Amino acid sequence: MPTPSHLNNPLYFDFRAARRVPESHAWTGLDDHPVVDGGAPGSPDAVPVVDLSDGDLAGAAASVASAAEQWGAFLLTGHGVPEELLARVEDRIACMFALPAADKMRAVRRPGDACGYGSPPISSFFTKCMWSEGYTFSPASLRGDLRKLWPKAGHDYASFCDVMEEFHKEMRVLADKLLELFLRALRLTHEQVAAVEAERRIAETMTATMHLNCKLTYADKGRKLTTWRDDVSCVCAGTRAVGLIAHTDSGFFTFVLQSLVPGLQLFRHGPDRWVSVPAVPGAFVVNVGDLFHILTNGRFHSVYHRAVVNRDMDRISLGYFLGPPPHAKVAPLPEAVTPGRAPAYRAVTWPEYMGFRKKAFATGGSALKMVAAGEPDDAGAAVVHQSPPPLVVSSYLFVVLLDMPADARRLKLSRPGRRRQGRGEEEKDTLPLPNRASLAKEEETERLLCLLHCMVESSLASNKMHGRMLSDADQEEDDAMAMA
Ligand SMILES: C=C1C[C@]23C[C@@]1(O)CC[C@H]2[C@@]12CCC[C@@](C)(C(=O)O1)[C@H]2[C@@H]3C(=O)O
Ligand SMILES: O=C(O)CCC(=O)C(=O)O
Ligand SMILES: [Fe+2]
Repeated sequence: MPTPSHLNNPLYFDFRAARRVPESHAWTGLDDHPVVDGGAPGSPDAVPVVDLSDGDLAGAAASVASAAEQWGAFLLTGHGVPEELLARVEDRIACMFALPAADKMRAVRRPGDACGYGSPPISSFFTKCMWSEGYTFSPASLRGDLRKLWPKAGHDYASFCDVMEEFHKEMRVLADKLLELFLRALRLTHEQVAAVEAERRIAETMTATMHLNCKLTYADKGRKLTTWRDDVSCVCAGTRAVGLIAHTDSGFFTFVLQSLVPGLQLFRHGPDRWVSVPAVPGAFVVNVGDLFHILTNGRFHSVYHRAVVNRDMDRISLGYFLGPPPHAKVAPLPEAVTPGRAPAYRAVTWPEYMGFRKKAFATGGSALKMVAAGEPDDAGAAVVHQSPPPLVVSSYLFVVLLDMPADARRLKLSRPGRRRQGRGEEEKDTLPLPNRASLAKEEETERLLCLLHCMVESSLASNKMHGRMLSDADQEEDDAMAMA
């Protein structure tokens, strides 16, 4: 009987089966700062609430301004998205994550892809793994993408797609409403808001991406996923596992839907602490992202946040990310720049900003600082070299030498699932590598960068899991095979 391929796949981790947190998932430093309750009304740690139910736009804009300036996040209530729809969304997410591992692995996010199943995209920047599984998709291409999870379509596929489309429709309306509130919160006049929109068409071109998270408890196996309607009291886990490590969202703004199981924590300075966001039924948490920080010239600041694993309850959450289309340059709005002050940031596209963020994760620096006005242009993002430098890229699994003989100069990418197969059955994709002459051409250089990116990502993922799954002998065998 062949071993199911997902069990050998270094990208798959069976959270349900884990009896303890393995070293591969054990982080240090998670308790660097105290965790305080953000749900006690009136306390200075109470997460601000913006309520849209009374239709008072001026009042709501004032609340948005103070929350976005001081916290970079707030709870949004009275937003008009029916609670009954949110309950169905959570129910469908739970159903999706409950699919057999092999089904989820069919939809795995490949290196370089934006969408698919797997650990959170930022995982590739860390040597430790996060205690969560995720699924990213673009609501615009939902039905096609989701056939990877449900190849035979069927009831669960249809209901997932129907519910997510209904949700997306509501969210687009809400996103436009919130964008207008944000612009008003910058204290722009009606005319200025209209001018910003006419000129920059932010609302019209804004794109949405959805990322679903599932963080299973490891203390108590076999529980059903808890939906947010269940009446639960919970304890936030202070463990060595983390659901989503501290980060800022990179886009304009994010709506987070967390179930009745809290876990989202916002970082606050003075004194430094993590504030637990209370789980408020039917509310969204709105996070300001880095590109909005830039757009508003730092007046609204992006919020550093993380999601912890709950010791007692499984937890699902959803992030609805809004940002510019990939080609659009984002720069401080002139209307947001205080007279007499220069714009604090240079213009960047979202993909360019992701390049800076990648470098920031690698160096421990700040991506926002890298795009600060006055920083040298080459401070961060991936640079396409015009003349090729001598290149030796080595990682755990791959070594690429540009000066290898032509016939040997092919990169072998192993496919998941090969380890238990006979040698003769190994599945390998072979990609020709550029040579020094072809590197002179710009598109070849770009192709190489893309390849390197793929290699580094897949080798990072493998390395992390290999630490847990493979013996040294296995590792040596792997190395030998990768080099062969
Ligand atoms: C639109 C996006 C924002 C996101 C990267 C992505 O392309 C899709 C997933 C998003 C997410 C969700 C979990 C946290 C996060 C940092 C990550 O790793 O993937 C965010 C990304 C982001 O805000 O940059
Ligand atoms: O799980 C959560 O509550 C947080 C999710 C989050 O930060 C994200 O998806 O970017
Ligand atoms: Fe986030």
